[in-house]
Amino acid sequence: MLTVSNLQAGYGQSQVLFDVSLEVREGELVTLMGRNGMGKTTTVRSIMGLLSPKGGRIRFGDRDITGAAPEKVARLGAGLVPEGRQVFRTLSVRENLIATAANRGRRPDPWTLERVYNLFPRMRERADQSAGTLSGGEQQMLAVGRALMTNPSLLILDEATEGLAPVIRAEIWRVVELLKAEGQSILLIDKNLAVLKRLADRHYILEKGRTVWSGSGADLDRDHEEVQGYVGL
Ligand SMILES: Nc1ncnc2c1ncn2[C@@H]1O[C@H](COP(=O)(O)OP(=O)(O)OP(=O)(O)O)[C@@H](O)[C@H]1O
Repeated sequence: MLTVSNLQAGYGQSQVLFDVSLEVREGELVTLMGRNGMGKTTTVRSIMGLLSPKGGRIRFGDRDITGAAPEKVARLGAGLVPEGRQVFRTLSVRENLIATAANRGRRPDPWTLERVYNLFPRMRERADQSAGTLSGGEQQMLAVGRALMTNPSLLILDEATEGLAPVIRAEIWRVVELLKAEGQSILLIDKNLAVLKRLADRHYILEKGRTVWSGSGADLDRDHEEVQGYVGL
């Protein structure tokens, strides 16, 4: 459903991505790993249309979305949980969830407030509270709920559990696992190799703006030393 081929991108004169290729097939959970600054967020920004690629191709569904506007990419069904959450701090939890629902894609079982509240009961409890007063973990739950409200065919999570307390991390992993079981296609950026190995179908590793490794969980075990070198854990 998503195919990134030989992507090149950067900021002004500075090139960050030189040769990134990856694929997410229908219903798959795929990870993108690599140390800080290797280009993971830049790859996600390019996919979402927030950054215009300098080269390569991005296909989503049956469309070429290389250089497409962010609204178009969202409308076609890509939902992003951005690094740093970026919730609307002065809006309530409910308003945050409703705000993105305007950009809804189509699916047979559309997301509703009720479904999001069932997924994250804490969001129901805090429905009228302004998002800026939520804890970091709660903001991450809200950011996931907000992305789901767009009915994404592909959900992209950038730094899914970065900086969160262990109990909140576990909550996010529980939800990711549940979404995957429901057939949701997911592209996930995170550093928690042990959990990712258990949950994900396939993995990609970026090093200095290039895809340098890809494979399954079993391949991760086989190439343990090489992978450790790339992800630096
Ligand atoms: N807006 C920007 N302007 C200029 N350079 C940028 C900008 N955003 C990121 N970069 C640079 O691009 C490179 C890749 O950053 P990117 O955020 O894609 O990495 P990352 O793999 O997601 O790492 P992290 O986990 O730290 O977010 C870094 O060297 C970074 O300094």
